Amino acid sequence: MSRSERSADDIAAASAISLAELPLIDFAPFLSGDAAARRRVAAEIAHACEEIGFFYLAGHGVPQATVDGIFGQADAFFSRDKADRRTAMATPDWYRGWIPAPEAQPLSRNTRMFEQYRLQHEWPANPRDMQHADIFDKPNRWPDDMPAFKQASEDYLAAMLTFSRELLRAFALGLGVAEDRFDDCFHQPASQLSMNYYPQLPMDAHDEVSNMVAHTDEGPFTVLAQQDVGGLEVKRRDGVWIQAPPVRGAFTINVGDMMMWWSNGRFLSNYHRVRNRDGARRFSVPYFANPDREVVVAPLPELLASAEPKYKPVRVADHLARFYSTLSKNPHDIYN
Ligand SMILES: O=C(O)CCC(=O)C(=O)O
Ligand SMILES: [Fe+2]
Repeated sequence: MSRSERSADDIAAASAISLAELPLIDFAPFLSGDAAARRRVAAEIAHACEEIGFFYLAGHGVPQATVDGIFGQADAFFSRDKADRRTAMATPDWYRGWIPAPEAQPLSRNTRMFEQYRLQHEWPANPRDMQHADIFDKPNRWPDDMPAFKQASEDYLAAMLTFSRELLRAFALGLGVAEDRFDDCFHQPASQLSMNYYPQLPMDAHDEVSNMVAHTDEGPFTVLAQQDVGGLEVKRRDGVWIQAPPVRGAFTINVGDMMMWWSNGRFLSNYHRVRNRDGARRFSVPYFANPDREVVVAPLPELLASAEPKYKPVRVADHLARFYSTLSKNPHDIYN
C-alpha cells in the first residue's frame, strides 16, 4: 500500500504555494455551460491532473452553509471530552465513527497526530458482494446527543454524492473518453467521508514530524474541504514539497490511485501529508470518492490504442477491504 512508501526527501520543508502549480479552476461553466465550455473546464482539470494531481475547484455548486455546517459539527465533536468521543468509537467489526490518535508516542517521522470520524453512504445490502457485507453494509455510527451532527453529515454526504458524479464526468471528458464513461461505476459508490482533526504540532517538533505522513489516496479522487487553518503539503514531480493552504469557497481536489490506473498513468496520484504548524487546531473534511464495490478498475481500453496497460485489474471491494482491514486491526497505525 502506498501509504507506507516514503522516501528521504519527505522531510524537506515545504515552500509557499503558487497558483501556477496548484491551479484554481472555476467549475461553474461545467455545471451550466454548453459542450464547448464543459470541454474547456475538463481540459484545465486534466492538465492539473497530469502535472501534479491536485487542483482547487471553485464554482462547485455546494452551498457554503453545507460546508460550514459539517465543520461546525466536527469542531463540536472533537471538542467533547474523551469519554464522550469514546461512545462513538469505531471497532474492527463496525468500522464507522471515531478513530483516536495513539495515546503516547515519541515524536518521529512515524508520528500519527490526528483524530478522525469516518462515515459512508448507507446503501441497501449488495447481493453481488456478500463477502464484504461487514465492511460496507453496516449503518453509520452516531455520537450520543448530537442530532445536528447526524443532520450536517447526511447533508454533506448527499451534496458530495451529487457533486462527485459531476466531477467524474469532467475527469472522463478530460481523459478524452465518453462523458458518461464512469456513470455505471457509481450507482452505489463505496465512498467514505472523514472529518479530520489535527492538533498543533509542538513548536519544538523536529522538521520530520508530521500529523499525517506522506501517502496517496486509494480511490479515484478525493474532494477535500479545508477550513481556515492550513497544513496540507503536496509533493511536486521534482520532489519538492509545496503548501496547499485553504482557499475560501474552493475544494482541494486530488487524483487517487484508481484514477491513475483508469488513465493508465496519465493522471498522477500524488503524495501529500499534513503538518499543522499554524498555531491553531486544524479541521479538514475529505470525501474519498470510491466506485461501486463490485467494479473492477483497470486502464480504460479506449486509452490503450498504442500503449500497454501499466496496471493490473483490481476489484474495488478487494482493494478497499485490504486497506480497511489493515486499519481496523491496527487503528493507531492507519497512515504509517
Ligand atoms: O487534511 C488534509 O488536508 C488531508 C487529509 C488526507 O490526506 C487524508 O485524509 O487522506
Ligand atoms: Fe490523503
